[in-house]
Amino acid sequence: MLLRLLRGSSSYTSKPFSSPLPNLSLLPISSSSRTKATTMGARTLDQYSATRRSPPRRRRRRRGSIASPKLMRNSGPKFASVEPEELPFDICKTESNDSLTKINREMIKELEGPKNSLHQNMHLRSGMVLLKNFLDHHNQVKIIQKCRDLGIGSGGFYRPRFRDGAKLHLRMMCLGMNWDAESRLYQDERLIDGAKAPNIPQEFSDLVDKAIHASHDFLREKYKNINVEAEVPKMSPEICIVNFYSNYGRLGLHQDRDETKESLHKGLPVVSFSLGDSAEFLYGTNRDVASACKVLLESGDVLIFGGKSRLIFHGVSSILPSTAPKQLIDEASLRPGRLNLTFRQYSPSFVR
Ligand SMILES: O=C(O)CCC(=O)C(=O)O
Ligand SMILES: [Fe+2]
Repeated sequence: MLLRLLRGSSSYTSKPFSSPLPNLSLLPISSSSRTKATTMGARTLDQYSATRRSPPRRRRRRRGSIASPKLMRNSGPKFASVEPEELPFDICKTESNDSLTKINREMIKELEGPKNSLHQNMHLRSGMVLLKNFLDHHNQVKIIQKCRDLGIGSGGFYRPRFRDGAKLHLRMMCLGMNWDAESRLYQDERLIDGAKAPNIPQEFSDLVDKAIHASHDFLREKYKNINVEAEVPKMSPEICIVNFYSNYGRLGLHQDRDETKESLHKGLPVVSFSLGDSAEFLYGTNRDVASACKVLLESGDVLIFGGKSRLIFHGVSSILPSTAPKQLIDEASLRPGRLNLTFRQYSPSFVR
């Protein structure tokens, strides 16, 4: 109910970043683009971490250390118990109230009228570019189907939780490497069941490449003498965290800072794909929801944050039900909710 009230009153586009390049800077966020999302109530990752028990004594590599990936192997992990009814989690399972969802979606589309087909890419701030509708329908269907297949297999979707018992409000699966929400470590085998992360499909990595090039083209077009590689460095994905949010899903403000120090220092970007229902995405220079900027991420959008924005605080305050493109749901049978993939490069030495 609270979330609904929040949605009703907000405008979804933060002020796009438009300063001349030499003045590009991370700080501060203009007050005109502030959101009033103070009632979000989502706990942040760090708030969760603050209450969790200390990690097991077994030595593991922290995200951010520079040890060789070979050292990551766990010897004899203890597996936490899993709620059996949650596994496997099928993101394409149709639900019993599916017809109601379809009616909702159709009503919303009618109220909205024809969609503006212009691609309004945005330079949100230094290092942060939003490519609107970058993933076409065909690619979106392929990504959903691939995530669905991987998600029901070994290493597939599960509901991450912290040691104090608090669960994240989403389902997660990792590709390339496993990231553990409890310890914030990258590991070969995940704690919950010892599964290895499936590989990142080549088609996904190719799309990440294309998105980075598209962000460069967009920036070159917008600014004359811009050094696009400094603004948004190139990146070869080693890790993909796939999140599925139901209509009630959310993610508190946090930084993605568990990759190596070198990767963070070089500003190697996080590249984020959004599919399905739209999300209200918050970002800002600190963990303060009240002063965060807000932007709407719709199905097919690709958000890139690297360079000076690599350590931006970000999170998802709400999912907007029944906003996914009808054709996508019809063809891919995605459950009500949103699929998000964030790609990162663990270490700059990685070559694909
Ligand atoms: O769902 C999103 O848009 C953001 C996901 C995210 O920040 C993460 O997985 O670290
Ligand atoms: Fe993140």
